[in-house]
Amino acid sequence: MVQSAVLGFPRIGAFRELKKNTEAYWNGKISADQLLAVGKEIRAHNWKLQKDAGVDIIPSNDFSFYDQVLDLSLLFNVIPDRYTKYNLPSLDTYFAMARGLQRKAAENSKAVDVPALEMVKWFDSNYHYVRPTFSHSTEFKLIGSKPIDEYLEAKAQGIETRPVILGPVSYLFLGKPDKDSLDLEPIALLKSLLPVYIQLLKKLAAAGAKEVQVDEPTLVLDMPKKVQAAFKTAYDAFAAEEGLPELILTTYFGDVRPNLSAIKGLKVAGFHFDFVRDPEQLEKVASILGDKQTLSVGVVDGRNIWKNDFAASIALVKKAIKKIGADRVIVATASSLLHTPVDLTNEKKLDSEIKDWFSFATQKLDEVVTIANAISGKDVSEKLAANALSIKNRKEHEINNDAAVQKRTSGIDDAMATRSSPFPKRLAVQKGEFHLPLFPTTTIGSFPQTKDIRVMRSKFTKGTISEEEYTNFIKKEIKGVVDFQEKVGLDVLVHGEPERNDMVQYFGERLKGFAFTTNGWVQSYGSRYVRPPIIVGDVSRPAPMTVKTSVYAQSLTEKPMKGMLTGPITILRWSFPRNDVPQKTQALQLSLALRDEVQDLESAGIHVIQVDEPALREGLPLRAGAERNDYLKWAAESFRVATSGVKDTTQIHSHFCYSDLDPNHIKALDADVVSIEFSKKDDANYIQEFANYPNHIGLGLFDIHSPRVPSKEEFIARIGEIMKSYPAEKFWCNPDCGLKTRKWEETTASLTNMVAAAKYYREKYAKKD
Ligand code: MET
Ligand SMILES: [Zn+2]
Repeated sequence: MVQSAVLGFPRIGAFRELKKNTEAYWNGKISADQLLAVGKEIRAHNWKLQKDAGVDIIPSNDFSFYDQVLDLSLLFNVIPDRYTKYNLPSLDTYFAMARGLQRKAAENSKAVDVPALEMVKWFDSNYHYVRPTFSHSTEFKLIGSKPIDEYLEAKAQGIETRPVILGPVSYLFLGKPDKDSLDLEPIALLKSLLPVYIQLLKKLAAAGAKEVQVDEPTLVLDMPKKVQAAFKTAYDAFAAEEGLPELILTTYFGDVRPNLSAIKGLKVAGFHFDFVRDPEQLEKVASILGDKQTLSVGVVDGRNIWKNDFAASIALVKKAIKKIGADRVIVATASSLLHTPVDLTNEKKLDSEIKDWFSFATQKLDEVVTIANAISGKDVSEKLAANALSIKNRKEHEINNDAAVQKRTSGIDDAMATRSSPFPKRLAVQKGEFHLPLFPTTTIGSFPQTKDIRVMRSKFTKGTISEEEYTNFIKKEIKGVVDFQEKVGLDVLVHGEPERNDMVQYFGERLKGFAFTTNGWVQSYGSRYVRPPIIVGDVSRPAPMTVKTSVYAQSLTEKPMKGMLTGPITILRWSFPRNDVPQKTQALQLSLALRDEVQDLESAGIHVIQVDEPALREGLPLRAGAERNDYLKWAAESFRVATSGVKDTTQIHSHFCYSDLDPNHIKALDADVVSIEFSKKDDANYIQEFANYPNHIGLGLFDIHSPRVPSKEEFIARIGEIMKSYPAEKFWCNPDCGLKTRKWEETTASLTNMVAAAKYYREKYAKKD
């Protein structure tokens, strides 16, 4: 019998139970015990679901209250002193590291004021992990028991599980040195970290775990030699110990071939590879297996929602069997299912024809089991036939075959992707157009999405208020935001995006070629979940999407109003893309739709237009080389197709956040002004790289993921720090990103302080002239 395995299951609950309760805990509405109980319920539910589906190998320790990498930092005592010094309960230290904590002194507690650790993209996904942050004083110690507790918890429920932990090399390589230890290379800490892993693995074995899934996803990245060599050091050390569980070295999200020498010969029980992302690697990776090592064949996509093509998957698994024999092959999900929505059966509104093309995490359980059963010779013919029919219906559907869109896309040329004048000339005319002061201040677009806004939106969606009532409400919100910005003294205003549930969904809903779920949530970070639209066919824009709103907002102020759009790459990346045409084609179709929107905005009098591309960086293929260069080319081309149809006087902005951005990657976009997340960057060299960027930049001055409010002095100090290597004439002042997740109180205070700091420098530099 070929076994089926799942690498991880979404932990947010079928109806976002985790979010609701975590936030209730943060707001003091439920106790820590109540929150812990919710976690327990979700885990129990997920395990049972997998058991009932017939999955043979079920994961544990894939649950997390915020992030699995942060869990490990807490487990291993990788907690910078700035968090421990308050002696908070461990759950609160955990959340303080995740999102910062600012609390006034109370009767029996001291004031707390500490920013969050850095949060970065998990590989090329839209999930974010909290970056392990090491210093010379880091002392690895096993100070918790989460993986063991959760293993035992499942066992008590009668379910044997395979615990999942992030492996030592990936854990270190994904981390960074803390501010006070910049000379530290995390990988150099391997020797002192290994004993703690060993201790943990022994405890898992003692609890009864026979096998542990050790994730080493960095194997799909380019790694320095030292890091490659670390695999042998680490896994030899494990192999030398008695009494450890068997280890399945697990990789996902790409091609492992360039790093095969790093894992060849390691004495682990088996390997897992992602063959959805790269089926080509099968031949080569199978060849490194020792006689007894198992091969876990990842064929069910953990990153997308398309129904598995059983015929293709079965063929692939059979190929693996041909190489190494059926007894050593396991059929698995390609990666954790964390990145897919929980359950398709909760979708009541999807068109049934299209719904039949999808499969969410719960359905994927059945897919893994069915493929394993088919391989084992069980009769699953009905399921196979139904699957083949769905695949065929999708291919032939008209939504995938829009001739007009396809023709326009293939007609894109260089002229469409180039602005009429180069930046210096545009800059000169834009100066005359906008008369902005030095250190112009702006925000990234969204303002607090208050409860009021959410309530009204949901009433409107449910039909309990009329369109007119809703529109009036949105107008009132916009007016509030505009008045607020005037009062605070910002220079380039925004309308605040109250009408947008989400920056991608909003556009998807107005474009042809998209489908939406009502409950298809996926964790982005912590308690923030997104509900990605699904690109189901060729994309086009039936009508203007934002023009009315921006024109209304502009009518309320003399200051420039920024039109606000989401860029082609971000719409593509934050949707579930099609898997039947290249991503480039999908991006170009989107760019044409946006190009029409940009031009309509310009004609309607909106002369500053921001096209957000926060996902540009995450779309970057994980390894250097041809694929990456090609991506950078078509990504930049899509942005320029969207934004190059305007006059020189129109100022094009773009915005990037979430990831370490290479300034070279954004040059080719040729935006007039870019704003980027920067508040947690300390590296002077990195700032220098941006100083060399030719166009104008706003380096984000405060962290919008945290409720913490920097003082005017802190802003002044921060700007001063950046100014050491950054020219005043290019300097824009703005937050890291939109303010939608912040409260008004925090927003008011932060922006007031930021504007005061900008004015301080404005005066200082004006005097110099
Ligand atoms: C994740 S980038 C967000 C940009 C968007 N304009 C906002 O302000 O929310
Ligand atoms: Zn952003």
